[in-house]
Amino acid sequence: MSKRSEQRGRVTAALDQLRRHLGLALGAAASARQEAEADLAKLELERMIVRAGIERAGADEAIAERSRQPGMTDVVNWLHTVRGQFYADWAEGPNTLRELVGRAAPGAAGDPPGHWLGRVSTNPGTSVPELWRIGTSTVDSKTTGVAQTFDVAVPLLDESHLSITSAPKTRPTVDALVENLLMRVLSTFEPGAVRVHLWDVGQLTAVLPNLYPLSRTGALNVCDPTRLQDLLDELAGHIRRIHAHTMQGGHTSLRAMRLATGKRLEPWRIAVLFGNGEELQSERLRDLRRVASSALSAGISLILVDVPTTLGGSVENISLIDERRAISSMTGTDLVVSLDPPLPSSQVSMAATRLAEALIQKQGGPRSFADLLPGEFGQERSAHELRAPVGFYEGDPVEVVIGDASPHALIGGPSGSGKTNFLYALLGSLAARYSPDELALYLLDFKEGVSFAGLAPGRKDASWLPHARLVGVNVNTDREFGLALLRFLADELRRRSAAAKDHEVTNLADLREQDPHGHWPRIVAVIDEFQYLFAGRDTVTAQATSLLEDIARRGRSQGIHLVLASQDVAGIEAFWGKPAIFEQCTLRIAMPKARRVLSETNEAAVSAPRWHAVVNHDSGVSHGNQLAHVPDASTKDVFPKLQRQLWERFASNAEPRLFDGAISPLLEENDEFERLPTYTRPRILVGQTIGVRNDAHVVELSPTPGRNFAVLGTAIREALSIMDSCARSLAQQYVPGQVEFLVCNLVDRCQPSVDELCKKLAVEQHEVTTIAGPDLPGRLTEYAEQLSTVDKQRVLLLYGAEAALPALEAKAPGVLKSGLDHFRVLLKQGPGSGFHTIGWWRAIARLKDTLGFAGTDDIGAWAALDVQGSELSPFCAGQVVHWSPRPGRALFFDRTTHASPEVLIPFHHPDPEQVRP
Ligand SMILES: Nc1ncnc2c1ncn2[C@@H]1O[C@H](COP(=O)(O)OP(=O)(O)OP(=O)(O)O)[C@@H](O)[C@H]1O
Repeated sequence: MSKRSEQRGRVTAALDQLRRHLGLALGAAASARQEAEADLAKLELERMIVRAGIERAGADEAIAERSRQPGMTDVVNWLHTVRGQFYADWAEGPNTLRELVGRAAPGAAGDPPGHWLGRVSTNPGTSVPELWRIGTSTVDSKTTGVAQTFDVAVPLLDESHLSITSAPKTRPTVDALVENLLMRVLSTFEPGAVRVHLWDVGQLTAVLPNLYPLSRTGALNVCDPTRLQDLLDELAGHIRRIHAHTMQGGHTSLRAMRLATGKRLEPWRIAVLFGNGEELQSERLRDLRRVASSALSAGISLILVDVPTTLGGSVENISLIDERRAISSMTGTDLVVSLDPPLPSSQVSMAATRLAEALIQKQGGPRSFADLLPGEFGQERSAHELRAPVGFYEGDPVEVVIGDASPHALIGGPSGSGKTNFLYALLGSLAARYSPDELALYLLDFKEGVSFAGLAPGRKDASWLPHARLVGVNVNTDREFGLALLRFLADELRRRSAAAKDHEVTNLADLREQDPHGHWPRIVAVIDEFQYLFAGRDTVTAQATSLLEDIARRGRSQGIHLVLASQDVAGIEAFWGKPAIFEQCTLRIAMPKARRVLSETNEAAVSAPRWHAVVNHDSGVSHGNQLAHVPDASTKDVFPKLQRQLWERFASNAEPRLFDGAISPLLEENDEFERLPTYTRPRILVGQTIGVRNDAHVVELSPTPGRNFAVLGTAIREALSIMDSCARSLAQQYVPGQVEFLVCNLVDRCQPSVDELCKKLAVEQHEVTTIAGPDLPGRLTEYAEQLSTVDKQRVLLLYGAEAALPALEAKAPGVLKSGLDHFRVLLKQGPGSGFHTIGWWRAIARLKDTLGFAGTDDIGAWAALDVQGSELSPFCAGQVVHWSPRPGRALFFDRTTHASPEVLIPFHHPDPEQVRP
């Protein structure tokens, strides 16, 4: 029992102890809680007082009630102490702010309007205020006893967007605020340095009317209320272009570029959007946000009025309280900003007029071709790109950039819209900036006419454009010449790729860096009316397409650029089925009324005024549009003057090759003709190649069976020309006595020409034996029989061979072989023994008769004139021959060197009727 009671006593004591402890703990918790509640009450009171403002707190019943509770006087006292301390420090605050705004908003950015309104600044934009004044703010004066007013200013250009929210009936105040800001900005810089775009969802005509005098110039653009998208597209276009430019220069923003170069390259742009408090359409909103997020680094700021949205990039806010007051994110919600009073409207409008006049005067009206040219020629480097102004918009140059992002150009416009003029403006502007070591031009015009001819030396003007390596004119029927140019470019592409590979680089800029002594200019190939290349379902079209695709795709990295010009629709239709080329032409230039050059929905060319062009580096999408007035580059002596200056400056550059499809070339001027004496094996020149070089088509008269040459067709002049150049080129390679020319002419009309040739050969002291028609069978028999004992080269020049056929076929009684049989022997075996025939057959059937069954191999090479392609296939290893005869051209085929025939141009030959013995 006692044990039990002892146990109970111990338990009770323990429980008492526990209770005591618990009691203590609970007591402590209660007092802690009381303390916490008191603190909370103090903090709540503090918050109420702060919210209401310390002065106004006394008047607030709820605050007064709380303040009277025990311990709460501390709060009020403490707040008064803090405030006192703050104001002791802050006493200097307004002064500091005033100084700061004074420094950050100098001149028109912060001074009273009387100091600047109506004056035209000369600041080119190299020093830029950071802040722009909008009003003042006043700190309560009760505490300090002094009126504590300071200036309030907001950041804008390069720094921040601005979002303004109106209150009921404050639209005039908002207008005044915006007008004030814009006038400060416009008056800070030289005219033209700032462009303002105004858009108001509700109205077209009455947006900031005082600024309207500026709308005569590019400084102010008022946008149609329904066309916000156009404005956003335009801004997006500027942003892309400016970013591309600044990044290329290694700068992160236009501002950074300006600081680095000390030059302002672009105007600032401010777009003011007046909304109505309602959300924009989601698409617009998305575009607006996109623009806002990258605009500042392109020098573009937005001022949004009642456009509810959150913008990317830095944004300051101003919210109006009433007609004079606002709060702003610059000053915080506690300080009220007294907005500056509106500028007197008559003074604003006068100032705007003055700025507009100064701008117009500065722009000097329409610019001329000379304004496209730099002060000093040839100073730019083309390692990364080619960049040159081609025109002006509102006095500012509009540039064309040919480089990585826009490697090839497509130019379109109806006839007479100024395409050719544009090309001249472009060529002049480029040639004046880049030396011939930096830029090489290949110019081809398929139009009839001579539009590029002046760039090569001519009769009237001996100068040439030193950058031009090739000028092709009147090539409308010689599509093969276009093909030759493309082949040349493709070869050059391969050469450059190989060099790049050797130097382990992938583009021109790096190649030039690795190979500083190499000659790697950027190549620009201009093809006017390029659609001719694709005219016809033939091999020329097929080859041109695949070559163009290759050049268009790979030319970008190797510095080979195409500029394709055409009348719009024809040119674009030429691209049907060839999207690869079209898509690579990211630079589009649309002359007024051009169709389909820009993207489907882009109407800019429709409304472009005369002598303007829409320059678009974004494949024709609207946001890439840049309208430019193109100066007159076609008036007499405008371009030639520049050409002469450049020619004098870079005179050492070789003259370009001129290919003029309307002129017959001269044998004596052919480069191959000059090289002839250096060859050991005899070769005949049959005509000029349609190629990039001034070369000739050549047939080597090797000592193998069948190495003879036939001219086919009835075109006398061309036939005589080919016979002539064959004979004269051979004569050039032999010393007198080495060769005997056997001349037999069976065409009466040709006699004077043949005599003339014989005279020329004789003058060169070559042995010339003329054979009269009736003697031919006999003489051929003699030569055939003497073949094994031949002591010198013999060349038979046979004119009108078909006429000899009856006589050759005739057999003398008792004789086994006819003259024809001997002739066939000569054709087959003669070449092996130094006897070659160069014959002209006017009828192809007669040639077949001459050769007999299976004898076509004995004509090793031929040139066909007015003969249809279908007749030629037996002489062309049976392949289908496409040839529509055309004057002044022949189709040429050499079995030993050709896979398929090629077109040749017979050298100049006088009209046989004009040749007098
Ligand atoms: N910017 C310009 N300023 C003044 N005159 C111009 C301008 N552009 C072109 N011209 C004139 O307009 C005429 C036609 O221009 P151009 O030859 O360049 O047009 P085009 O589009 O090439 O026409 P086409 O395809 O028929 O040759 C020329 O006489 C030229 O002098």
